[in-house]
Amino acid sequence: MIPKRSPSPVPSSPMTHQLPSNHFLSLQPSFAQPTVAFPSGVPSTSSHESHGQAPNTASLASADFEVDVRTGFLPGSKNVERLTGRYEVWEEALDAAKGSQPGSGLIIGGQREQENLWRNGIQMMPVVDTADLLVSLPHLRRAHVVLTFLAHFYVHTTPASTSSSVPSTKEPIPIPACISVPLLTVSPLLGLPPVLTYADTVLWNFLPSNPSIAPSASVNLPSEIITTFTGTRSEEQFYLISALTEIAGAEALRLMRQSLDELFLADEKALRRLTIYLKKLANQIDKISDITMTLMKEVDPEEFYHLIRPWFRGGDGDGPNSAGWNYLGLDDTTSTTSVAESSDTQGKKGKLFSGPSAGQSSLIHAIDIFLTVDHSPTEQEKLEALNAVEHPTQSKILVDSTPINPSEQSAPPAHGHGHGAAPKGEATFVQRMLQYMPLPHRSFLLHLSTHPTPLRPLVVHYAASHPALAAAYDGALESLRRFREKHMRIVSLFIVQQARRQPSERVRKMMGLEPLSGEEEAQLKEVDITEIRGTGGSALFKFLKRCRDNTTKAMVRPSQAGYELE
Ligand code: HEM
Repeated sequence: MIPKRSPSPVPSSPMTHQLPSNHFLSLQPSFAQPTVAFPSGVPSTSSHESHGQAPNTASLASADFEVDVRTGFLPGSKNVERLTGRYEVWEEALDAAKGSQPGSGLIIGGQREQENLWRNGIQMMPVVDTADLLVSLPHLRRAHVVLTFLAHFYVHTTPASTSSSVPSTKEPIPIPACISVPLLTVSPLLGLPPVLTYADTVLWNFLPSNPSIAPSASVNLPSEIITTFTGTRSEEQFYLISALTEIAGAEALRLMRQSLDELFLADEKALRRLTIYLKKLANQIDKISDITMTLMKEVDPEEFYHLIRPWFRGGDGDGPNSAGWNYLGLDDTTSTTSVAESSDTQGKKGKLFSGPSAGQSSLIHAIDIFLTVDHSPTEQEKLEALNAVEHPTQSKILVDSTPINPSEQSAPPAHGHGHGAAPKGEATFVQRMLQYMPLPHRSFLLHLSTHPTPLRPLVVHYAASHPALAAAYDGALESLRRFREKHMRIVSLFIVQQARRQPSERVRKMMGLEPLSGEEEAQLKEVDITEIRGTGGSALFKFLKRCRDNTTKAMVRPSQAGYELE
């Protein structure tokens, strides 16, 4: 007979692990409440609104949070490929921008007649009513994809202002009302800022091999990308490989859910199973790393850096003194565009949003929370960040993961839940990236964090009596650290090394630039890598190392970290 199993109490203090109140995931979610009916279902925030009374649905696969058992953070149903009817005009403008084949589309800088004509065409486009889109979530998502691609096409083909070369005196770049008005209507319904995000380039931008059935990790993998800027294979692969990591993440979420069930019981049998699940989780994280590393082969680093990445730049692309983007048609008196907006830009024309980054993917953050990897600033860093706000000119980069843009150094705005009042300078990169995730995913991460699992305290408690459990836990963290080390290699190849070189003649041609002499081409550029920023606005060199080191710190028996970004 199977002995009756009952839940074990969570080991009590000193092992009970509480996330510090200033941990990014201890903050309450930000809500972008829809103001109109949402017939396909309002993204649920019920667990937060229940003030802790909701059941712990940290099932890690909850439809409530738009997390699918088969696809993880990718939608479980087919993405819309093309809007029709009155929205066809947006799709046609996008077709014209992309061109029919690689090389025939618009080019950054907008120096040619082709870009000029396209922008003129956009200015004549009508402001289309979005009411019909509200009937379907996949259609709303496609609208965000199309409108943000159009916005980035428009901004980056606007010739640089000749009136002043001083960035701080530049005028914000206008986004015509025909793009900005529908974008500002659709974005809050999805809980996103009005800028291109990881959701637009990856989550809502793929089709599986058989589009007539649901995507799945076993039989129907993501195989096609719907929208790109350049039409290049490199760009498609960049998005597709990210989608493949997401679908591999579904299995990691499943293992985390099973582990949580065992944690609840925490008897001998459960500890054995937990050990097995943690080992499997380590393997799955290694698989995610392997998929990520295929970028090295499938994406051309030069094309990525010079041709593709510049399209991603958001309104904060020029750093602290960026002029930002001016969303025309926005009422000046209520000019907040998104919960992601810094209080410093509210009421101002120039909105500073960051461009897309895989740091906006919820997957690695979910694994971090589950394994209790803490990315919140240390006391020392908080002090330094506060100091930075008081003396903004002393140093631009004070905390590795603190936004380097002074105007963004405030924590995300409070959202009526009594939180978010952290001192200025505390908003870490991850806190900021939360605001660039679709609302249900953001809520999911916040839900997980406000119901912290007793995994680490339990592992520490049983470390002496159950060394295999501690080894399995550390093994999962080791895999996560390996992922971060491999990712740093990717960043080194795709960003740091490319920043030092001139683009080759082939790529210069694709960029619409004149060829260089052999001597000029061979010349290495002087680049201070501590100054290089990610598209998410981070001072990437310090930031990535810090994320890696935080992973090591969570280990019960930390081993040494290795790779240095050079
Ligand atoms: C060519 C490929 C890639 C490049 C150049 C790249 C670059 C970067 C950069 C520069 C950052 C710093 C944050 C920022 O954007 O400001 C970052 C962060 C991040 N990236 Fe990537 N990335 C790539 C692919 C990926 C993929 C495929 C994944 C997911 C599997 C990923 C996951 C992350 C995560 C989770 C972070 C946050 C930092 C961390 O948690 O360690 N990246 N990436």
